[in-house]
Amino acid sequence: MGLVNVSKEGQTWQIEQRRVDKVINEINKKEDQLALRATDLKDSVIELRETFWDDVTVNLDEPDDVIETEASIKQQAELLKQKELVHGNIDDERKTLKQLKDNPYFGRIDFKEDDESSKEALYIGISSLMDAAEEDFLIYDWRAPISSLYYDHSLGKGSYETLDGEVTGEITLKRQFIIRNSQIKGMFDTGLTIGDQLLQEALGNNASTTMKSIVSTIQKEQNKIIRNEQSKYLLVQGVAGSGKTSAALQRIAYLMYRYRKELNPENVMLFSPNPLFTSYINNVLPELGEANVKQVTFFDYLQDKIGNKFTIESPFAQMEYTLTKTEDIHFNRRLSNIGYKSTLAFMKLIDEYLFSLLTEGVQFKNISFRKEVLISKHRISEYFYSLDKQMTLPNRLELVVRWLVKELRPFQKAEVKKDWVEEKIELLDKEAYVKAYYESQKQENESAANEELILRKVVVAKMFGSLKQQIQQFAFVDVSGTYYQMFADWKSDNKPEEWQSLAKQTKKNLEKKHLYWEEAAPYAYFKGRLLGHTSDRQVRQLFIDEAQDYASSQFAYIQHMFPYTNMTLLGDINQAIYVQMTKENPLIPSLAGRNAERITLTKSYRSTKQIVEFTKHFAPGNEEIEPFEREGKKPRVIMVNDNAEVIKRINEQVNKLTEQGYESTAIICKTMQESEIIYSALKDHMDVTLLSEDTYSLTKGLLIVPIYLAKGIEFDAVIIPDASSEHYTLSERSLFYTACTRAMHELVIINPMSPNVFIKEAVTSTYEQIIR
Ligand SMILES: Nc1ncnc2c1ncn2[C@@H]1O[C@H](COP(=O)(O)OP(=O)(O)OP(=O)(O)O)[C@@H](O)[C@H]1O
Repeated sequence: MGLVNVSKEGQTWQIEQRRVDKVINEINKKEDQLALRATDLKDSVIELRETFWDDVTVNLDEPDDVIETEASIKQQAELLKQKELVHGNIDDERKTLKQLKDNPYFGRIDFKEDDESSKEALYIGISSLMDAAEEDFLIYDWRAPISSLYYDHSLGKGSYETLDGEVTGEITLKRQFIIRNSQIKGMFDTGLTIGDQLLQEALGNNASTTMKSIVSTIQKEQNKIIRNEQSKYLLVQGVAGSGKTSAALQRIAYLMYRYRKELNPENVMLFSPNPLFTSYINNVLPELGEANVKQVTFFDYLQDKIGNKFTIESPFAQMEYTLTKTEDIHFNRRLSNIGYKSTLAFMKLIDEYLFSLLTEGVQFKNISFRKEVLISKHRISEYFYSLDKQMTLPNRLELVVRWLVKELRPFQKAEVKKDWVEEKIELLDKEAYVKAYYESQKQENESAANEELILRKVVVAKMFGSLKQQIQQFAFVDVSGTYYQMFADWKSDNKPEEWQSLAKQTKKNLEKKHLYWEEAAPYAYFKGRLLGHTSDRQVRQLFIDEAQDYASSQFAYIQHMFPYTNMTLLGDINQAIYVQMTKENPLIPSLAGRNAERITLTKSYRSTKQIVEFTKHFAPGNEEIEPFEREGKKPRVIMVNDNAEVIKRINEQVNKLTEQGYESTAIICKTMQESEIIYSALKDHMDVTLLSEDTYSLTKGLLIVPIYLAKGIEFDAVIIPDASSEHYTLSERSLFYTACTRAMHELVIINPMSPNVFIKEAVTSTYEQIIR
């Protein structure tokens, strides 16, 4: 069944436009009502603030009166808070209405339930809207159970799930709208599930610097991901451009709607691959009428857990090293370090070491005050190991904290009499002096006669206060020293063969307070198990995009940190660009585990059919890859004789692409090193931007970017400046594949000398070869 473009001149168009007008009219009325409520509320908040103290009974004579006064203040404050909250909700509602006014809905289906005699026309938009009587839905939220009909079915029999069971019936009409500025711009009747025109249009547009919401064209298989509610772990393996990120964002919006009473933005977190990606997707949720959720890179998350005493290598620096420093004398050692520390075997070894620490080995630091050791590390260790051996390490440390605080008391008392305190008192400025004095009086209830003693106590208490605070934060535990010991004296039969050389490098790094990327998650895990984790209970839904880039040890850490959290992992094994990532990846079916459900997406929407047909032949995995039927030019493979010609060809191709109206072209290089070389060669001739790890937002125009930073992002056209066999070796298949699949409309590959093995694998009819 095909697609019918509803004619602008016809009656249907007019009827639908009249309905749009009616809905807009309703929105206008609701806006007016809300504006009125907002003004009333604002006035009453102002008044409440002004008269706040009038309604509070202040009486501090007797303890009972104080309690009453406190209660009275609390009550007033609560009232104010509630009003402000309602005001915030009104604001949100007004924002949504404004969005609806521009584009009230994008779909309609006529559905006749099996038990009903008449059909109902359902209009679907980003948020629901009731009529004035609050009886009928003028618009259904796309996330309502009934809206599933629109995404999952074509004309004929259809059904949707509700809490009370399945509702079945017949779909007699399915219509798509493009409405902008309250005017219908396009209208299509379709018999297919939403493939077709609207999707063609959406995909045919130029790439934008921010991701778009796909709400009006969600595909059936994507809808399954979005609405999945059963699985604790939802694993999505989807080929490049299959809409994983898009579906993830729609899913966030869906869950926030479905569990709107329980789920706030703080309860949802997304690990994104880099800051550029974070800004790239930032507008999708607001477009859907939802607030943004917590977004963080895994690097930042680890940095936060490890603390700023360590520098941590970024994943990109690790990548750059493995790609460019193959001549380094320690290169192989580094590779085996990455290999081993990425495994679960290493995490198990850490567990074994932690177990041994129950009987000996935890390192401590002296507790000193003004350069004098008050409590030595040996005493702390003695106390620690005198505690019940059955207790966990963190529980024992809690007891040590209490013991230390008690032990400090006599020292604090003794310090009060020392000479240095006098100097400190003299240094107090007048204001601090008075404050300290009154504070001390309040606390001690002593007479002013003993003024000096009081001030002495105050000064010492303040300094000991910060000491105690450090103790409470376990500053007396030498975490890195204890970790170091694992690589120094500790004995185990389960160490890998290459342990000696790995240990040497690890110790060197720890001495410099530096952690390689592969070491960061294991170290954070160790630190947490030793000191006690503050596991992230607040996060109820965790989303991990580009999940193929996480090592097993990193996943183990994440699972450990979020034991009660539901997770959605999205990735593509074909794009596993980090050396350590192929083994034990949870996206691989056999590793999915009991609580997990795995969904595969095989259709690629980003690139034209021609690009997908070309790239799928050298895709690393065995996954099926199906193109969406969108026509374009065949990829161009330009053979050149020498490097000097490369720059000339880039110039020529960029001009060609710009002439065709493409707004974003990326020259995608294998490494930052290569990106910098190309950038220096081009920057004086053309307007070009080099993206780096620290780039926080995407711009249009001509960009140069290493592959690992272009992950998850797309461009109108992609130029690969050096696809020679010397530059891309067999092991770099995923890198090359990832680079090619960033292109939406055009792909240009330049080959100085011989083409790489992947191009040779592609069917020759799928690309155009240009020999100079
Ligand atoms: N249902 C859809 N309707 C409209 N556009 C879609 C749909 N699904 C995907 N797209 C578009 O396809 C492109 C790729 O989507 P997305 O970036 O979400 O894919 P991905 O699987 O995360 O890709 P990759 O793994 O290659 O980074 C985007 O431009 C997105 O808007």
